[in-house]
Amino acid sequence: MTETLKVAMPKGRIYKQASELFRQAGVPIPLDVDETRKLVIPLPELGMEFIMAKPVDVPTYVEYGAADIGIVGKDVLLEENKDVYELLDLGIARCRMSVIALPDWQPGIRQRVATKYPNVASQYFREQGQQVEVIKLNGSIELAPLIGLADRIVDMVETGQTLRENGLVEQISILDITSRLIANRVSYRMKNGPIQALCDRLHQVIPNAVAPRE
Ligand SMILES: Nc1ncnc2c1ncn2[C@@H]1O[C@H](COP(=O)(O)OP(=O)(O)OP(=O)(O)O)[C@@H](O)[C@H]1O
Ligand SMILES: O=P(O)(O)OC[C@H]1O[C@H](OP(=O)(O)OP(=O)(O)O)[C@H](O)[C@@H]1O
Repeated sequence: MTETLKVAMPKGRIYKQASELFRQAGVPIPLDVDETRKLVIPLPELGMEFIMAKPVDVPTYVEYGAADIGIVGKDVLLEENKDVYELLDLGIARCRMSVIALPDWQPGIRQRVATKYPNVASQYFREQGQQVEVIKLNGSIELAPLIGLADRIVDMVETGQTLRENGLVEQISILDITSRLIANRVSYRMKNGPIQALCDRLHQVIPNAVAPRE
């Protein structure tokens, strides 16, 4: 009898692509899971239990072992910096993290940068030798330069539509982002069989998949 794998699934954008990938990999998530408001979903036929989490909280559930494995964007993984194993680049929810400004931006003496990712942004500007004040926001980041809260922002760009509609320009792309499969360190040892089996299945349906180094 195999042990149940507790999987922290991010609600929202990533779930749609992750559930599709699981299905392609031969893990048939029932369609009603896509629509449910239930937060803990037993899937005994798959040997799994889904925990439907806010994306930013996935690394926390996995670090504490409330979930054995989880799916999370590389952006969140870098920002949260939790003690988890990164097992697989799933190649889904592809986007980039960029520095964005108004077209007439000029470097000033006191620069302010608004972002959902203060740790990643601070590290980037430190490495560039640029002194900036980083302001944490939780959404609608593009508002900040439009209404004078900040000179620039660090945010995700996918299609570029949000930038175009708000008259902003991408100065530089600093990170390519995809979603990753992560694991709790103890679970990875104790439930290695089912975790490895899932990795193998997923690996087969991810084009150019690589197992990232620790
Ligand atoms: N256009 C995009 N904008 C933002 N994130 C994207 C985009 N495309 C893919 N992603 C990826 O999807 C992840 C989750 O995005 P989503 O919008 O579902 O979460 P969120 O904004 O944190 O959630 P919430 O709406 O609950 O605050 C991001 O962490 C990133 O890795
Ligand atoms: O390049 P695009 O395809 O336009 O995608 C990028 C936009 O999508 C995300 O916002 P989201 O919709 O998650 O809303 P939020 O700003 O409230 O986080 C992100 O923060 C950008 O604003």
